[in-house]
Amino acid sequence: MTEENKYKQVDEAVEGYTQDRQPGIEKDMDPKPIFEDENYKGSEKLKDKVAIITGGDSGIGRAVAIAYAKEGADIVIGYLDEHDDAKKTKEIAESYGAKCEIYAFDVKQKAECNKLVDFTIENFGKLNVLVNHAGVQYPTDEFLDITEEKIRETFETNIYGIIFMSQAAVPHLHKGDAIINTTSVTAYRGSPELIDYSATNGAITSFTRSLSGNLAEKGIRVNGVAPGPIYTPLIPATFSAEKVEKHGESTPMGRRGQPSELAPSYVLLASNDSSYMTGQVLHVNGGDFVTT
Ligand SMILES: NC(=O)C1=CN([C@@H]2O[C@H](COP(=O)(O)OP(=O)(O)OC[C@H]3O[C@@H](n4cnc5c(N)ncnc54)[C@H](O)[C@@H]3O)[C@@H](O)[C@H]2O)C=CC1
Ligand SMILES: CC(=O)C(C)=O
Repeated sequence: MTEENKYKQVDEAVEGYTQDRQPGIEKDMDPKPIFEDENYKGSEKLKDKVAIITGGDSGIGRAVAIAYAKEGADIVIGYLDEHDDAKKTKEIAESYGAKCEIYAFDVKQKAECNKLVDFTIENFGKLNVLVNHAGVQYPTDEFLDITEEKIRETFETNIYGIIFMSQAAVPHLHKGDAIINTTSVTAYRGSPELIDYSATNGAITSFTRSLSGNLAEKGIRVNGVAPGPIYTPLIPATFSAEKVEKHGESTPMGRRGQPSELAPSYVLLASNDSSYMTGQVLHVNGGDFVTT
């Protein structure tokens, strides 16, 4: 079966369902997301590199961890509390010869971000790539119903966390190393029911551009990826059953994306293949044109 047919088949098999906690659990999703393209062969693009991937236990982060393992990187996966998902990702990454450690932490807490980086240095002796991918969203139909608690939680997780992780990582990064931030198509086209969330993604894009300028002289590149609607635990954990079923339908390609379709962009931005790119965002969104 071609990759495109495989993606369509999973897309069509998704019926409306929800999960009752955030972060969602990949193990409980049915059908399962496609987190690996079996035809993707690594070519040592990340050989001898050590990467931290926050939110790397599941969804897009899991697909990135597996692609990095195939490319020769060793990996530390930071995640909140989805231990079974994290163990499974570690197992798959190790099957490709990577060393992989998993680390439960709260990205909202600066001290815990520092400890994750310390843990990485203690176990691997260095850090070359930071993928800031952990995030939450709380869809709310009415603007006035967005609670102060959820606004704080969304900003603290999605943007404070990226700043804390980057501050912890930068002292260990050198010429040729990279930071990659996950933002969202919602940063560019807005989202009426994800107002606070899309604002955090706007902040992530601006942070990416600003930090890239700050670190350019040191040869550390900072780029982003802006996914469109992707089938991950975040979706059934936060959207209604009807939205889960229809997710991605309105994109020009007419379907949701799969995590495996995102991973090559994160490989590109981590590797020397993007040596002349910094401050940029790659748009992997099923064909929506956005103003970059
Ligand atoms: N799935 C989608 O359609 C899209 C997702 N994104 C972005 O992707 C990221 C979410 O990843 P997905 O792969 O979709 O879903 P996911 O549910 O697999 O990942 C969410 C991750 O965030 C981590 N996380 C949440 N709160 C945390 C905390 N306080 N401390 C540490 N880790 C925490 C979870 O452990 C989990 O690994 C977010 O940054 C989101 O903005 C962006 C655009 C579209
Ligand atoms: C969650 C999110 O950012 C989309 C585009 O669905």
